[in-house]
Amino acid sequence: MIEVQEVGRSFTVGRRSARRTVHAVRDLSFTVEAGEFVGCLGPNGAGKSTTIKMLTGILAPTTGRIEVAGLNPARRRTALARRIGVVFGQRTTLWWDLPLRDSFELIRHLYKVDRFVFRERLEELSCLLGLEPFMATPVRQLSLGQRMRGDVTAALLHDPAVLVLDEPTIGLDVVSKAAMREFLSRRNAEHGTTVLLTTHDLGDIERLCRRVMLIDHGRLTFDGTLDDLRATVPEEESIEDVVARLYTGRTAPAVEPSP
Ligand SMILES: Nc1ncnc2c1ncn2[C@@H]1O[C@H](COP(=O)(O)OP(=O)(O)OP(=O)(O)O)[C@@H](O)[C@H]1O
Repeated sequence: MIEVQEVGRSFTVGRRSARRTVHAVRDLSFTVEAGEFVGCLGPNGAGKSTTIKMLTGILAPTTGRIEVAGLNPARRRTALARRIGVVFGQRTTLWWDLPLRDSFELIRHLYKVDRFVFRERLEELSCLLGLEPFMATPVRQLSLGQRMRGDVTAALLHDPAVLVLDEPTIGLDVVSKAAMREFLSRRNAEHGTTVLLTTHDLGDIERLCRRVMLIDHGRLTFDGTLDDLRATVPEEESIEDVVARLYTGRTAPAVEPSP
């Protein structure tokens, strides 16, 4: 469902003599099969969001090849939008001044979802995510947790085969976090939706993902099951220690002067 082959993405930053190249993602390769639930963990600046942006066609890779749901994301972004749903936890895709219901109605038009099918889907999603009391509320008046549930609903209204989530539990309280995890887990199990998420929360990985990818300095440093990861840990250490080391043993991102 997702194929990433030797992908790199760099950015040129700074002016003139101070110009340099930031290698946000380097030589990244992985495959995600249909129906998998994969979590991607890594410290700030590791390259997770850049990867998500390439998977969704927002950014084109500098090197390598990406295919998502059979399409090259950067070249077929519009076609891909029909097959994937995307949530950026830190930024809403909803219309700030519109009531939730109107935002969803606009999405129905954008994706040309049949009116009857749309009504059924929205009813199911809003019930599962507890959105009914907020349907008439403008997005700007929603709490973070309510807004996040709205964003997840918006990403699923066209019933995509793949769901890509960049930090979907960021800032949520324990109850909202648990509800979001329960929802995503059921979505994956009952609809077979392929899910790839990024997170800083090991709890997301433990409760949701059969497979975890660790990213650091733009490279994949581990790809396997949580049990595989545990097996790499010395007995006296916990998996939290390993992740903490990944997060604390950081140096600056890979940077080199531009030619
Ligand atoms: N548009 C850009 N221009 C220049 N540098 C960028 C750009 N986008 C990302 N970077 C750099 O690429 C590196 C990876 O950033 P990215 O946002 O992918 O990390 P991340 O793992 O998502 O981090 P976080 O957990 O903080 O969201 C960082 O060093 C960042 O500064």
